[in-house]
Amino acid sequence: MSDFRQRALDYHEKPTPGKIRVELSKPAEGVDDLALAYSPGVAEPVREIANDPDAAYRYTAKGNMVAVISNGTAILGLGNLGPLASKPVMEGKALLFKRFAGLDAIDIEVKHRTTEEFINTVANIADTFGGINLEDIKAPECFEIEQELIKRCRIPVFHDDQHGTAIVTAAGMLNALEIQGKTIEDAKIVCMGAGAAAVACMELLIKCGAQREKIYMLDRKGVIHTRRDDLTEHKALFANNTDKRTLDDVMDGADIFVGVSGPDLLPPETLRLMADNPIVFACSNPDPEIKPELAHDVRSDLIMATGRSDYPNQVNNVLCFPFIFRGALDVRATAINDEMKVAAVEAIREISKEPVPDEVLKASKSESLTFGKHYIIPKPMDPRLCSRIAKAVAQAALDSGVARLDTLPASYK
Ligand SMILES: NC(=O)C1=CN([C@@H]2O[C@H](COP(=O)(O)OP(=O)(O)OC[C@H]3O[C@@H](n4cnc5c(N)ncnc54)[C@H](OP(=O)(O)O)[C@@H]3O)[C@@H](O)[C@H]2O)C=CC1
Ligand SMILES: CC(=O)C(=O)O
Ligand SMILES: [Mg+2]
Repeated sequence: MSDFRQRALDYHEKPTPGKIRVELSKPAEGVDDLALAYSPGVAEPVREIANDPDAAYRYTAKGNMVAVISNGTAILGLGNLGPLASKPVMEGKALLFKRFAGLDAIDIEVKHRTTEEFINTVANIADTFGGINLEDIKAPECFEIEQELIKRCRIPVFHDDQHGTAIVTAAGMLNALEIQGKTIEDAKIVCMGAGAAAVACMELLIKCGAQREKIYMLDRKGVIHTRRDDLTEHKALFANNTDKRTLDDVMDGADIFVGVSGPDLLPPETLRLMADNPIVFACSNPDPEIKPELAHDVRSDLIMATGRSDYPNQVNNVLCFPFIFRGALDVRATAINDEMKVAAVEAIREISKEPVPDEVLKASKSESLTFGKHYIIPKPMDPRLCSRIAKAVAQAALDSGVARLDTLPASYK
């Protein structure tokens, strides 16, 4: 067994199995404490909440708690391995919520027969939480699941693989284009993958100025084009009126490659076909569409990003989901809308261009990080992410009318 594999297994197993646990936030030592915490004292907040459901934010942990919910149908790039196998990833997301944004998160893995059954299960438990982060649910079911839950729940429901990924991709991409001296409007874009992350990333890039007809999306059958008769509703939105059929066909002269598909799907020789100063986001986890060392070997003019922590330019939704939920929950937003997503994109972009604090350099084992080809996007351990993204998102929620509080919390001012 490789040393890294063993270390990863040991990390998850020892000294106690798993990555999260529940801790008490109130004293529970003697009889007086127990009388308040449980019977009879607990009856008082019960009565308050029965009279006014919003009192749950005052008397329970709801307002600081997110459910990370999956069915394990698209676990990272590992595929449909079922709900239980997704648990380490969901515990991992909970760890990140707590570590980076102070949010308590609990993982829930749902076994279900039909999409409707999954939706009903989540809708029926939603009131327990301040927000719901859907994770690693494959396309096309993920689209219906998210839309239906948004309709049925009064709390933010956010499919991280769609929108968290799209927000971070857009922020990194706009920065990378700036560095390469290109514009989003003129860019020829190849997107490998046509699932949850791909569709959301391309839709957000279009909102940022990309031209739909300059996007070439591929699934397992090759280029998605108008003469295909096997396209789902969401793939059809990207059907290109082209006679190009293969990855090589569309990579010829491309400015941007976004990979949200699977490991090692971009051959180094195909990279040679791209335009000068290309941008390659090989975001599949854990193994990217192309390894950075291979990519750099064939192109010295590229900007390269992956979804991983152990290479420069980590384009990963961890830069978004803890903070967008922090901002949304802090103003009790009923939803996470486009205005809040755009505010997150802008906040991430801005931070990338500012001097990096010493503590971030130390945590990322870097001597220096300056906006440029090898630093297009902040590091996840940058403490500015939480304060800046959450504030921008909370303000956007207030401005766009989805916040249930009237003002930013005092701690934001
Ligand atoms: N860095 C980050 O922050 C994130 C990275 N990702 C990564 O993106 C990938 C996809 O995730 P997600 O969108 O949630 O999953 P989905 O299951 O929704 O989509 C997967 C897509 O990849 C396509 N695909 C798989 N294998 C190939 C192949 N050999 N050639 C072409 N296309 C292929 C599938 O094609 P078809 O439709 O034909 O089945 C499908 O369209 C994963 O690797 C995941 O780790 C996802 C979210 C965040
Ligand atoms: C990062 C992530 O959410 C994924 O790869 O699925
Ligand atoms: Mg995911």
